[in-house]
Amino acid sequence: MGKGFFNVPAPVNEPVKSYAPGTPEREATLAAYKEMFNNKIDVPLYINGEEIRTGNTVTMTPPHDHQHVVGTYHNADKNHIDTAISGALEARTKWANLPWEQRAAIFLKAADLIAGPYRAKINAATMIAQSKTVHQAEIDAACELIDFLRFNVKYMSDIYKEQPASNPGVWNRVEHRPLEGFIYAITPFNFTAIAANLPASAVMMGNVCVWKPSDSQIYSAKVIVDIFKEAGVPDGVINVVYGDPVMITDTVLASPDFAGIHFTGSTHVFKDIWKKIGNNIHNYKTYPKIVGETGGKDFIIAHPSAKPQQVATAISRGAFEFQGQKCSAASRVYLPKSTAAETLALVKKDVESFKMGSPEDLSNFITAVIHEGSFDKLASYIDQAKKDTDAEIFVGGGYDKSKGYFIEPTVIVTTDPQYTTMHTELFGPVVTVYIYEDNNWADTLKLVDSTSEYALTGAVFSQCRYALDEATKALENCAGNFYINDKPTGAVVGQQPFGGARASGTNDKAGSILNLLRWVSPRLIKETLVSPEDYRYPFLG
Ligand SMILES: NC(=O)c1ccc[n+]([C@@H]2O[C@H](COP(=O)([O-])OP(=O)(O)OC[C@H]3O[C@@H](n4cnc5c(N)ncnc54)[C@H](O)[C@@H]3O)[C@@H](O)[C@H]2O)c1
Ligand SMILES: N[C@@H](CCC=O)C(=O)O
Repeated sequence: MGKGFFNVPAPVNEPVKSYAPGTPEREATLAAYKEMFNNKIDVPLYINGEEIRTGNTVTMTPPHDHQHVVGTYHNADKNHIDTAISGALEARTKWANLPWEQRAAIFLKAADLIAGPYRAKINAATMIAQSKTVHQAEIDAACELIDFLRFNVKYMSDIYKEQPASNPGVWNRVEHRPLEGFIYAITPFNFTAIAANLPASAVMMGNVCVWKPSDSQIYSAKVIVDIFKEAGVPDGVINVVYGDPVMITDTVLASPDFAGIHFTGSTHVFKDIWKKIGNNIHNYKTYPKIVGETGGKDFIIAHPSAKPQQVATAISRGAFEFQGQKCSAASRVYLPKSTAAETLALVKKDVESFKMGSPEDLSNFITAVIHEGSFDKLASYIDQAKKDTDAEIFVGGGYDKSKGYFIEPTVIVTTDPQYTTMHTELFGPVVTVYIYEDNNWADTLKLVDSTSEYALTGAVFSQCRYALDEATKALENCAGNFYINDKPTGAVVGQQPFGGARASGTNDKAGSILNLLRWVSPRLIKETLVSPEDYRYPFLG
């Protein structure tokens, strides 16, 4: 602590820029896109402030143009991971002892760098690496990331301010120490903001970190590294490694100083990691904190009173923005028989109006899915639906990977509420609809609750308040983020803290005080001002 109790700037959500024709942000981002797309970069490991080039390189290609190389990155071997761990531990003493307001200033500066000089670059990198449209890049790589950083600084100061009461003669105080050891951050491909936030939130609280980004996001992760460096994150505080995820994870989890994991990705990977941590539990100096946000099978259920146009818009945006590659994306829908035909016709009209192609053409609403593995998986589910008698492709169903990994937005209608795509996370632009009898509303709510192992997001549409109340109660445990008359995507930091339970994660709500509390270990200090000198109670005298 410096010589004062400091108030941090009150955070306000970063306004989303329009990118309309003629706006400076449109020109800047397109210029950055062109420049970056046509010049290759070479991304090293960042260990203890050093750039390490192992020579074991992998090429990076945009999903929408997979033969076009935009750069290479260097894979680590086990020795690099050991060095990253020791680098983090060496950096820990100074970083953990830096006054919190100095750490806050670094991340506030990072937010301002993204809002200003790096905005076009981080958005363009996200368009290239993850094939996001400019709007999807803006709400993620610029706005959500800026919000994570600014709001987390506020939550950090709220945590430090929270202090216990003290009786006369005593002064109780709490220190929120960083964890003893280092944090391991493993991040997914789909949000540049999540990739930055998982290491940053732990580090902001005084921890040091080994960060392993997704192979498919390294290109935009490089911009995050540049921003953190320019903002003043010291050497060794965040060490960035890529390579075989199993080797990296096994090496990290074998360290006695492993103190916590901040994971976002698929459910099966997180469960495996949890098991490995359990198997190693006798080796650790402290019980590791395990924080993981994982998969979803997010629903929309419409009551017979819902307005078809509103439900259709929620499906079109909630299922297909960013090709359905949001953990929150609507992927199973329950429509009442009385309005299903009207709703589906409106969705079809929307889908048929979507333009698909490169994100560089800003009129495209749909771009490519992340990689060939995802493309092939999605194509196989679509092909199976074409064969199955209890499913029908209502719209879409085409795919083409000749230039990029393009999957047409696809709506499957099934007569079986347990059909495979009603409960399996596909993570792509495929949504499955089940039509229920209007008088089966209560049973359909039970179906929504019991069909999937996940509990991430969900939405109910109704104009009837009793139905909304019934759904809110019946679906209490099947979504960590529950939306009424809105699509189930698009959570905003500070407004809709995000996370789910059941197989969707530990629900530690990214971008909230609850998440930051996982990265500290409180120490209570009781100081007695004048110590007693007689063991007897007053009434024993
Ligand atoms: N709940 C949320 O907040 C949230 C947010 C974003 C994404 N997600 C989920 O993430 C998934 C999509 O992201 P993805 O495709 O990058 O996920 P993924 O599980 O394939 O990869 C996530 C990270 O884990 C690493 N990894 C993969 N296999 C590993 C292993 N065996 N051991 C250790 N690490 C391993 C990857 O390299 C990557 O860094 C979806 O399931 C989605 O629902 C959840
Ligand atoms: N925060 C995002 C989801 C993040 C996961 O992919 C949303 O609410 O749509």
